[in-house]
Amino acid sequence: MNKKPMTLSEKIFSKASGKNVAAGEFVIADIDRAMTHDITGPLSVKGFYEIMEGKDDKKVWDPSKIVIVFDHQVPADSQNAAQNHILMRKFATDQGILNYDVFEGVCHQVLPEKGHVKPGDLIVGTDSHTCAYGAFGAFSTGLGSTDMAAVLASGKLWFKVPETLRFNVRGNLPKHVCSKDLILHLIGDVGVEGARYKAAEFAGPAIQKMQMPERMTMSNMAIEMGGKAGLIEPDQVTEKYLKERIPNFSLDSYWKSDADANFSKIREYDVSDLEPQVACPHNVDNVKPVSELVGTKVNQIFVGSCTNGRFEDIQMMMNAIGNNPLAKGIRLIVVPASRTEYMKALRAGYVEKLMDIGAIVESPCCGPCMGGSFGRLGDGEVGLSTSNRNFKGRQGSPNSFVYLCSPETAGASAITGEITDPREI
Ligand SMILES: CC(C)[C@H](C(=O)O)[C@@H](O)C(=O)O
Ligand code: SF4
Repeated sequence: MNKKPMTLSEKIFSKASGKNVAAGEFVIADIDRAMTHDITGPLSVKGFYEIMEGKDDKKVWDPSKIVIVFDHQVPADSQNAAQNHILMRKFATDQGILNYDVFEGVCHQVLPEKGHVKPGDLIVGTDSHTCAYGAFGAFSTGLGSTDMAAVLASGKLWFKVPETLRFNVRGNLPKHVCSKDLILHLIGDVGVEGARYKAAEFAGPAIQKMQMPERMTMSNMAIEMGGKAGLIEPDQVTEKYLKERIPNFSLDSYWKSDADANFSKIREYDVSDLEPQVACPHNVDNVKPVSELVGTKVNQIFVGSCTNGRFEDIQMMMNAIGNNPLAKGIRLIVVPASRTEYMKALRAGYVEKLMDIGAIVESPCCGPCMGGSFGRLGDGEVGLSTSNRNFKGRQGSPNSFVYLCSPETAGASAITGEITDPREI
């Protein structure tokens, strides 16, 4: 198609805008997939009908390219949430849009799981962690509800093609260290603005060795370094995942950055000696090795969210817990990221085991990740969480403290009641 070396982002924006473009250029791009959910959807719908005012045909641009997911306030945790659900259900029915209703799972798990994400796609969603789909080689980014209104009406949006900040990662992750530790380490290194308006690209042998759940954790948190997207070059691992979900899917090897593409910067890492990492209150880039935090007393542990709520995450936590009881007084809340992931945990016997030791497994939703309808922290309480944000008040009281960690660190800490190095268990 072109001779000039390009980054993956430049290739995707070239396809989406119908001409070869480079970082820094402004484009009007065709959207391949738009996602909205129960919290940000209602304002998008309102904006859409405002745009459509006076028109006879008040139809979205292409219902087959839009997906709605109910996840943030499910089951409805207030009258207001129930009303939002009614509004969004009606919109979906009127427009013929696929709507994943309450209990299906968190949007960023549901979209890939149900085959709505493909390499080379340009995807937008009214949620900041929409960058998660970059794990499949899609350029995927969050936007506001009113921008989404324009997308619903036209299927197009303007962008400035972002530069690419590439993270080349080599080495083998040590035992008990996983992709969550790596992404926390990278965020700690570059800071919350380190990739601002850039496409972060995670590459190299250490990334290629990761399975899709681990890659999804990486891309999910690109926004926490300010990234517009968090891309990973698709390969056989991606292909296998997508073949199981998209009829006749085959991987097009074009969707990767050319080796001599113009990266804004390439950062080199070796993970061979990486320790488990923890992000301390109240910023995601306040990252320390777990050894510096060992002994910090914890009141509540949350394992879930679109970052680390998959079966593999629950499995890592369970392995760390082993046959031990929970520490006295600790509250362990597990929320699988989707119904499918919940079923896997159920079949593996984890749900029963967790209930036996005094933990609780809730139905799939965002839940405590954003201080939702349950699991909020009180004044002075300390929460340990496998989610992606620890801002002041994020999970309850502004006087509480949230530490972010891997599922294994969460599991190890659940049996001691304090932040614990999973390598010591
Ligand atoms: C509610 C929604 C707008 C928000 C987001 O955009 O990220 C939420 O998902 C979050 O994680 O804080
Ligand atoms: S699980 Fe948390 S981070 Fe993910 S979409 Fe829900 S609120 Fe946002």
